[in-house]
This record gives sequence, structure tokens and C-alpha cells, in this order.
Amino acid sequence: MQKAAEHNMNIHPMWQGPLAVPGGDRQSPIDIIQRKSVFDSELKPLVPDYDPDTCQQMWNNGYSFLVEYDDTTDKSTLKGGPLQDKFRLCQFHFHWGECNDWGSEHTVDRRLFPAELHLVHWNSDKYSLFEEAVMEDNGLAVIGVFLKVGKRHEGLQKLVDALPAIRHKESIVEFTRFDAACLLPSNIDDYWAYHGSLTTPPLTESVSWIVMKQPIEVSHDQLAVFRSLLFTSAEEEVQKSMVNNFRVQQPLRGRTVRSSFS
Ligand SMILES: NS(=O)(=O)c1ccc(-n2ccn(-c3ccc(F)cc3F)c2=O)cc1
Ligand SMILES: [Zn+2]
Repeated sequence: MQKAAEHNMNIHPMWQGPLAVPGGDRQSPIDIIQRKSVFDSELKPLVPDYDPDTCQQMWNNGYSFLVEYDDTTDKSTLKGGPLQDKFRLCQFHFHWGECNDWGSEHTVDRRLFPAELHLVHWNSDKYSLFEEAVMEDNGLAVIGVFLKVGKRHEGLQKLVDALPAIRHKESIVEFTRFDAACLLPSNIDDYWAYHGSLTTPPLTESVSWIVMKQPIEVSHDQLAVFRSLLFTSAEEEVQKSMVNNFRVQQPLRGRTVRSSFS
């Protein structure tokens, strides 16, 4: 098994991003060191409540592919866990490697996973738009779910089947009636929680991270379809495979990672 420190770092320079935002002391992703995480009995069960009818489209933004939800009402929300407020689901996306040895953004005791899912939510109790929330300390909540290679994920397959339609950057396709909850692991009670940032520009330090302990299983072939996407638009002469779209782990800077399990 590859460890974060050892794996081949031929990732596209932009993905290393600024190693830290100048003055930034809560950057993401991080390595979660299990023995240093602190059990917090106050952490409540997470309450995701997603309406599949709010699912709208899927598009290739040149960094990843996003499935976007209608976030003009509180129809798809996340509450509980470390959160004091109600958060609205706005999109989910993934990060992955060129091979199954790496690809995740967070690591656990330096263990890398082949991919990581991010479900992005914004604080609709305190703010009226995502654009507002993204700039605020308690503006966003992102659930991170590790993917590992195993059996085919039936819920993911609907998404995989749509990917050829958005192979190039800026391509978009209608994508409806998808229940994002099907991508959560069976156990959502065991997670780590810490304060961090977006992992791509604008890298704002506005995220309550909730990283699931239990990975979901997807097949080798499903991950291979992720790698058939392109960073580049159809007009560009040189096409670049969309792989290694992850940021390297950032310094913890004294932060505490809490765990919901002992
Ligand atoms: N990988 S992650 O930490 O989950 C992550 C990283 C970057 C973003 N991201 C990038 C640009 N934006 C964005 C989109 C629209 C907008 F009005 C403001 C933004 F910051 C955003 O939310 C969203 C999520
Ligand atoms: Zn992400």
C-alpha cells in the first residue's frame, strides 16, 4: 500500500496549489493521524436529508466533474454531526489518481485511497447564497468519503454512464433524480471532524470537514471511466487526461482532529 510520503509526485503543478494560503493556518487536506485524534462524545450523528428531485446537472469544470443540486430551498440538507446550523447541499465531486495507488486528498495514518468524494454544503441558516458562505469561517460543510477498489457500486454506475457525455472541460449534461445519499457508506456515525479549507482555489478557510471512516467500494472499471475524462476542452490541440486532481496534504498547524468514535 502506498504511503502519502512515498508515492510518485508527478502531479500537475497546479494541484500542488500554493502549499498554504499566505497566513493560512487551517488549510486542507490533511493527514488524519488516528492515535492523535480526540474522541468527542458531544459529536452527534450526522443527518443528511437529500431530495433526488433537486439534482440538476453534471459538468466537467476542468478540475473534476461536478453533480450540481438546486440549492434555492432547504430541500436537500445536512444537519447534526459537528454542525450547529443547517447546511444546503449544492454539489458533489471527486478527486482521483492516475492509478489505484493514490488519488485521495485526505489520508489516514498516511494511507492513500484511490479516490475521494466531496459533498459540498453551505450554511443556509446564516447566509442566503453559497457565494456569501464560501468566504465565512462557518460557511461550508464538506463530507469526505474515501473510495476503495472492490465490488461495483450500483448507485455510482448511473453517474459513470453519464461521464462520456462530459469528457471535455466545460461540457455539461442534464442529470436528474440522483440521490446523493447512495454514495455515503453504510456507517455514517464514525467520522473525523476538523476545521479546514477548500482544497482548490480560492482555498478559503471556511470548511467544517467531516471525513467518513468507512470507505465505499467501487470497481476498478468504474474508476477507469473517471480517468477517461479530460482536463482540456475540445478545441485544445493537446488533450490531457483528468488524473491526479488532488492537492497534497497541508500542515496541521496545531489543529485538533476530533473523532465521533472511540
Ligand atoms: N475540494 S473541495 O474542498 O470540496 C472544494 C474546492 C473548491 C470549491 N470551489 C471552487 C470554486 N468554488 C466556487 C464556486 C462558485 C462561487 F461563487 C464561489 C466559489 F468559491 C468552489 O466552491 C468547492 C469545493
Ligand atoms: Zn473536493
